[in-house]
Amino acid sequence: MTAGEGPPDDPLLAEMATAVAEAGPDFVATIRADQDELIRTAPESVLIIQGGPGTGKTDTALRRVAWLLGQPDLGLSAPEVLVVGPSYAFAQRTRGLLDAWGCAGVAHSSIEGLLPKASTGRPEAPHVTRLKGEARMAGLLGRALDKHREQRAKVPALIAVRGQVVTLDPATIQRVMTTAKASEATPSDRRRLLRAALVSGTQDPRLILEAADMLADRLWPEFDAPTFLTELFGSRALLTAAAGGEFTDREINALYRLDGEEPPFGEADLPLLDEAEHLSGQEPQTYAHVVVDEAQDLSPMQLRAISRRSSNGSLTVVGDMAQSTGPWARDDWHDVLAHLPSEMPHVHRELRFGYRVPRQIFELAAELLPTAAPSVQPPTTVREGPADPMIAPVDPENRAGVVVAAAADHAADGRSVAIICPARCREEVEALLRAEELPWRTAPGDERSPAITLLGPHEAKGLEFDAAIVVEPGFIVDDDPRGHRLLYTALTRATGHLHLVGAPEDLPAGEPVAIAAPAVEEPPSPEPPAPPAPLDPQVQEQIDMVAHALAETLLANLTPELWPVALDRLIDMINPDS
Ligand SMILES: Nc1ncnc2c1ncn2[C@@H]1O[C@H](COP(=O)(O)OP(=O)(O)OP(=O)(O)O)[C@@H](O)[C@H]1O
Repeated sequence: MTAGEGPPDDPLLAEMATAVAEAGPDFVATIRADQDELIRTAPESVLIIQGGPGTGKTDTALRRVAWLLGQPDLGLSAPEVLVVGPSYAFAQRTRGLLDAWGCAGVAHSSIEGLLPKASTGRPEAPHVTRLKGEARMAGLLGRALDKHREQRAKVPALIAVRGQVVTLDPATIQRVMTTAKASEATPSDRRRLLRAALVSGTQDPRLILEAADMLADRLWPEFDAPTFLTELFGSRALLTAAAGGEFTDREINALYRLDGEEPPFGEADLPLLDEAEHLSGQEPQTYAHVVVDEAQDLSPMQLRAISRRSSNGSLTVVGDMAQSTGPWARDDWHDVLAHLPSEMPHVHRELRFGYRVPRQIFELAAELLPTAAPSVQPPTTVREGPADPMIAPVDPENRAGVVVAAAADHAADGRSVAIICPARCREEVEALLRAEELPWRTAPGDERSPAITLLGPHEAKGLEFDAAIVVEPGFIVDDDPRGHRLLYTALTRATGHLHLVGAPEDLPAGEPVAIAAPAVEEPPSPEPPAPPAPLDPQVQEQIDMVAHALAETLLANLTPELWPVALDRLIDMINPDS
């Protein structure tokens, strides 16, 4: 909304405006009516925010958090809110924003950071990763755990202690187990019950006490999810018994692995460990409101893990189907929401105005949409950029040189710059960055700082930089089943400058541009875009007259970055259907 359009006496917005005026652009003054409606959505709902890259989905979701925290009647405190994103870098970004708005104390985490800690890094075939992400894995784990418990609950007839055999009376032990269960005895009470029962019928109490403790460990073992999962995946027999007719032999083979292989787990195992802990009664911390960003990519098992952290089903779910990639790439929201069950009503909204990506860059990225996501409408960009995208056809041998030179130039001008690079070219770029002794890093902390960040296409999701250098777009497309979407995401990270560096045949047609010297910043043009077809000269004259009057009003009253927003607002005002 333009200044003054929002609820004028909202103390939270006023407070946010002050905080941000100190920190950067006055975004509160430019919150649009559609964003504002979402920010103020009642907490008793599942709010789904869909929208193209840079339409303010993340910002809007976070402002919803700030708004919820500012409602005294809700009594919501910051530690009761969780924001989950795709990466550690993303979590740092959301934390930075909410902290700056005076909302410190909210929990921010990557999806991985939320799950049990385990030694990961095990390479896994894509079909195994996909299988492990399916919701039916929860059933398999549940059945496996039942069998695991049945096995443990079998009372042995004897137990060996320091080379001596102690004979047990199964009926007595069964009685102890029944009493312990009925009285919900604590672990130490259960031990006491067992010791008392065994000691009463023996001559060597010390031996029997030791036997009782060993038996207690066996009957009521402390559940350890990594051990449970390792045993399950290491046994075809256990897997088959737990499959419950829901998995084919081929799938059981895909899950089976030789015990003892290092590292023991892959990324897709983490949600399974979380599910196993839940099934065994170990519950994670829960939150009264949960924001899930970039939700379009999450597996059903990851979504279940997130859902478990919501105490009441109050959620904000954020994403863009046109950017959905990876093993769980999807085309609609139903599959996501099915795994985030909530009694609360769904409010589904789309944001349509692109704030991050300037028109010149978005026009290039939008060319991918018919292939990447044919049903998706591109957002309307509200900004002109400082320069057209720079297209640099290169041979493989000078590729890294061109990329690093462009990055160095942007960094020298104080811009944050991302080099978005497919795995195949990463080594050569890293080597040159090191050789040139440039300051660079692999994951951004504050991505607004003027350092160079080297990222894979997947890692760039949700992040934003002043400049982006996208290396070998053809490789990005070829290396992923949803490569066009991945490239679309990569091309839409920049607020100002975009470079495409790669093989000539993989670059858009057009005049190649020397990229060693980035274009000089130009102030955005106040003129509206030219009409597509030639118009009647009289109509054209009228248009020019109106444009002239508007240009004068804009020049006299607003700073340049607010002109597109004011024009949007004007269109909203005169078009009641928008
Ligand atoms: N109303 C607004 N006025 C001015 N800037 C805005 C507005 N809404 C969002 N922005 C800015 O637009 C940029 C992109 O916003 P954000 O990161 O929330 O987009 P997104 O939709 O989550 O993007 P992505 O799909 O790439 O994750 C941010 O710099 C944000 O501050």
